[in-house]
Amino acid sequence: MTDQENSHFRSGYIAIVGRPNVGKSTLMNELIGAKVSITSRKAQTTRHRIMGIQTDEDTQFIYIDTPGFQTRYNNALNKTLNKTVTNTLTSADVILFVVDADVFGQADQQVLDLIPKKVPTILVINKTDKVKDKKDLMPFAEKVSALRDFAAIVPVSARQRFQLDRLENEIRHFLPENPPMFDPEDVTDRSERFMAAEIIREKIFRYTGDELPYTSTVVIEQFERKEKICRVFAAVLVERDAHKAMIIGHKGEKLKEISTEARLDMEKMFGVPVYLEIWVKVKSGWADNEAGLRAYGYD
Ligand SMILES: Nc1nc2c(ncn2[C@@H]2O[C@H](COP(=O)(O)OP(=O)(O)OP(=O)(O)O)[C@@H](O)[C@H]2O)c(=O)[nH]1
Repeated sequence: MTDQENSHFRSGYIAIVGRPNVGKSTLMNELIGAKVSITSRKAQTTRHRIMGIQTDEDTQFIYIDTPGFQTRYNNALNKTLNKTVTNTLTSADVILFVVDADVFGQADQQVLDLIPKKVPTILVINKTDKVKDKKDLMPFAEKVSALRDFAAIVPVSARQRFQLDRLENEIRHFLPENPPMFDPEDVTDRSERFMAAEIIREKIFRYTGDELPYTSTVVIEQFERKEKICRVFAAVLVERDAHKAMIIGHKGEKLKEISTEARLDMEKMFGVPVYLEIWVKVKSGWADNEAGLRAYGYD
């Protein structure tokens, strides 16, 4: 693989939200279904429940669940903003807001209200197969699109796989240029590696919050699982020196806290002591550095 190709690889997180019954699960399954799809049971214990991953030659799509929306929908809506939901959504690279092609009601509006404005959101109008005359979709699309500045509007039929390729193309635009975060081939039996990245990501998010642009990426460079210990070497790739400084903090204090918390979570989850090293690297260099590329699995 050449540097040129590497630098165009994209990988990121996609949250699918919408009121019950609009077809989120069907859409998810169709998006990842026929292709490489992995769902990790362990993943469900964390903030970013990963529902599935699909990797093709130039993109890794990581679909994440937003528990508040999916399972405790009513509670989440009745309460003030559910922090978990917001955090999950805010840390997504792109959000798919799914609606049913012929209905937009109060419940849809409430979900929309919970979507942070700063995250690009694609309006996905599902079940278009139910609409006989496609012209009827126009006024509906206009009505809903007036409610928010959507990054794109894509009518689909999840069931019939109509326009899913187009949807994927739209999603891809909003995923950052990153090396793949998860190895598509061994992610099922190495879900711990997978979770290690998630845990670190979550801690960074918690400790840096809104300060840090969502362009940082956690890459697990080495993961050694032994019977009595687990060694994890992670790199946090950021865009700028300033971002690096935000994560490291004064005299390295922030990174220390991030590392300690991440390590404790991993120990709890993996059931063994964990040795964790986290390095923060400015990403602009990774694509043209051969040694760096090898570290991310590009030979
Ligand atoms: N006609 C039609 N029906 C669809 C389409 N996509 C999903 N459905 C149907 O809509 C119903 C709800 O689909 P789900 O995928 O379970 O919806 P969901 O949004 O995940 O629902 P919750 O899990 O309750 O949040 C099912 O009966 C699906 O078969 C579509 O593109 N066209």
